[in-house]
Amino acid sequence: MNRSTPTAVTLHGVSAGYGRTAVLEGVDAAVPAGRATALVGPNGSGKSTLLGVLAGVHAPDSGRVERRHLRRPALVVQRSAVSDALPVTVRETVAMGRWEHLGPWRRPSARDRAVVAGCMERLDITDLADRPLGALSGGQRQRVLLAQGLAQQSDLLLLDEPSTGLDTRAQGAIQRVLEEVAAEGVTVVYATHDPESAARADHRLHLRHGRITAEAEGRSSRRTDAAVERAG
Ligand SMILES: Nc1ncnc2c1ncn2[C@@H]1O[C@H](COP(=O)(O)OP(=O)(O)OP(=O)(O)O)[C@@H](O)[C@H]1O
Repeated sequence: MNRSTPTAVTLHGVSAGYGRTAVLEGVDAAVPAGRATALVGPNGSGKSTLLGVLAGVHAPDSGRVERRHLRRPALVVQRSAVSDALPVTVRETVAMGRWEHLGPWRRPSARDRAVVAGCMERLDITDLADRPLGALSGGQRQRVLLAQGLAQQSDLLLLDEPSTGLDTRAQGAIQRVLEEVAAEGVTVVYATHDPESAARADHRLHLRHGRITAEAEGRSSRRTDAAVERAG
């Protein structure tokens, strides 16, 4: 990463896993502030685990996480991680993004309602507001989860494979929103298996067997990828 770019999160020798299963091993990485970073790597390489560490929901076993973002991170999980049986509507799901902002009576204010409405509008799901989440298609559900993440109004937005399994149009719509949000100054990090989506990020971190094997800056720059390929 360009040394003059401010970072939102820097990982120093971070190792993390699940009990005795080591996943991330000595990861050094810097996430540029106000940019879109793609996490790429094969299944099981540790992308979701890294997102969990960045989100602060997965404690490292060793190493240090240096944070420069100001608000609690918003983590948008894979839609397969959300049960079909949850008895909630689209509006209620998006409104969960406001929980942290609610006052002592836990009642949404006019502002909370306006943020929820604005996020639904932005993801073009206003007409689905009263539908049960479990009755939506994969693409619709993904837009709801992204709207929930945006409703948190965090300055660090983390997403686990936000467009996997969606058609090209739905993928493009989600990608556009992520790029807009980054252009507004939010630090965006998303795991992806889609080379095109990765190429559109401002910055890419390549993971393999729990280690960063390459780092690239700029949109779609194979040359830069090769230039900074790390040993091992
Ligand atoms: N809750 C868990 N308990 C034990 N092992 C886990 C757990 N979650 C993930 N793992 C293991 O950690 C490793 C990394 O998983 P992770 O989900 O971080 O990879 P990933 O790169 O996001 O994979 P994918 O592309 O398939 O989503 C895998 O070997 C996985 O089996």
